[in-house]
Amino acid sequence: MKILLEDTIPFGQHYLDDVGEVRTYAWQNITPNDLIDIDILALRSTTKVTSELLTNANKLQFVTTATAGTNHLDKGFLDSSAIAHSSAAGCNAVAVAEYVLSVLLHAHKTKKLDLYHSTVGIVGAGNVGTALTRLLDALSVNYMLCDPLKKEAGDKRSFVEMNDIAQCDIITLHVPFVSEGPYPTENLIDEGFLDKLGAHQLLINACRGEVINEAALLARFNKPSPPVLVLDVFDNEPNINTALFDHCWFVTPHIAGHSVEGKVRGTQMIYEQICERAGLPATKKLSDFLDSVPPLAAALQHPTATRLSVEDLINVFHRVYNVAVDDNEMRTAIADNDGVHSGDAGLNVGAHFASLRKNYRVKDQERRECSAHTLLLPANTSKEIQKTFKDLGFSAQLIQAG
Ligand SMILES: NC(=O)C1=CN([C@@H]2O[C@H](COP(=O)(O)OP(=O)(O)OC[C@H]3O[C@@H](n4cnc5c(N)ncnc54)[C@H](O)[C@@H]3O)[C@@H](O)[C@H]2O)C=CC1
Ligand SMILES: O=C(O)C(=O)[C@H](O)COP(=O)(O)O
Repeated sequence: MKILLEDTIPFGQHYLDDVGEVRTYAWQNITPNDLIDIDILALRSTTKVTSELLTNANKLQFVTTATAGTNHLDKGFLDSSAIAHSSAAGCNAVAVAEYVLSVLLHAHKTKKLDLYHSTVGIVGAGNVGTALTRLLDALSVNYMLCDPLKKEAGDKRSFVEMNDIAQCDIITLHVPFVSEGPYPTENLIDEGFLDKLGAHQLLINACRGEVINEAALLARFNKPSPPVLVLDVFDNEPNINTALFDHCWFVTPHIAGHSVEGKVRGTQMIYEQICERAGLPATKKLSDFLDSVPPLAAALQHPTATRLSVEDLINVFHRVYNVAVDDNEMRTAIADNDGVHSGDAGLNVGAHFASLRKNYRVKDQERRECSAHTLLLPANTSKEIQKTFKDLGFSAQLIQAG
């Protein structure tokens, strides 16, 4: 069995080397001839699986993406060519939820909002939206969900309309990019929606750039009181419009889901799918590839309180994941390399954007999810605070002072 594997899939070769004959490729260089005699194509969202790419795919039987999003696969063409396809649904949901929580904690710290008196409007109540509700539930933060498909499918949670979402203090988007059907998400956030928002509101997009109409978004910043904006995703990646940078409070290179766990879970999922197709047992486990991390000492200021203070939470959580680090990296890398900020000199923006993503935290500051960390808490930490940390995903251990 011949497997063609995108080189951005972490541990892909280690997972698959005894499953088939593996060849890797870089998404920038793949051509239709690379697909000749290939049985399985395994990729991430950077490879666009179009009918053109598959012109010479004479043996291809299965295409799988180690990502949650699937809009880079031409599913109509794959179906009509009887090529099976799959994805790694939910692999990075927790990572994206932690990204959003980091933004919310910054918003609280800088007094843009009071987290405990705010409502988060979550658009899309799938894996990411639901992972985010778990974090918000842990902190008793209010939220509303908008997901007409889940509502129609009989999901018992309570759902609101987009008009209600437009009233929320924080609006965060977690839908797939879909251009057709009863509930398209392309340009879901359009001029009309943007005009309803004001400067007291925070708009976060960590799903797909096409969900916000970028022209309308840029135009919104020429009108009074635009919302505070956080963007992880863009139209036309990697050749993004850097004119957006100046309007973003935080801007990151499509890495919301790029925790170590989020990416390796994706590899584990496609490995299991490929083994199944090959009729082989999947013997490798996620834990074979994830190192343990040293415990994290958490010196709380208010350990005996019945509610975790936002200050104590920020001090702990931002040592685990801090979006400001990624924002700084992106602005520095792209501005240093291209002198951009105005969008006028973005000659190599695409290459730099791609490189930031490929090299994301490979050297230092590996990004692990809360679940990888054991917190060392003061011995007098209240049961309520211990529970909050546990609900956020941490393990906790009490230690005696001194
Ligand atoms: N920035 C990043 O690194 C990442 C981005 N993503 C993006 O986020 C999207 C969501 O991820 P998951 O939650 O894992 O996917 P999911 O498929 O589990 O959930 C998506 C939800 O959106 C809902 N939905 C679809 N159309 C809608 C509409 N018009 N209005 C409201 N809700 C609608 C669906 O019913 C579903 O419940 C992915 O499709 C992907 O494009 C996902 C992971 C990482
Ligand atoms: O899972 C998704 O959907 C995502 O957006 C991924 O985080 C994208 O990661 P890459 O495949 O582009 O590395």
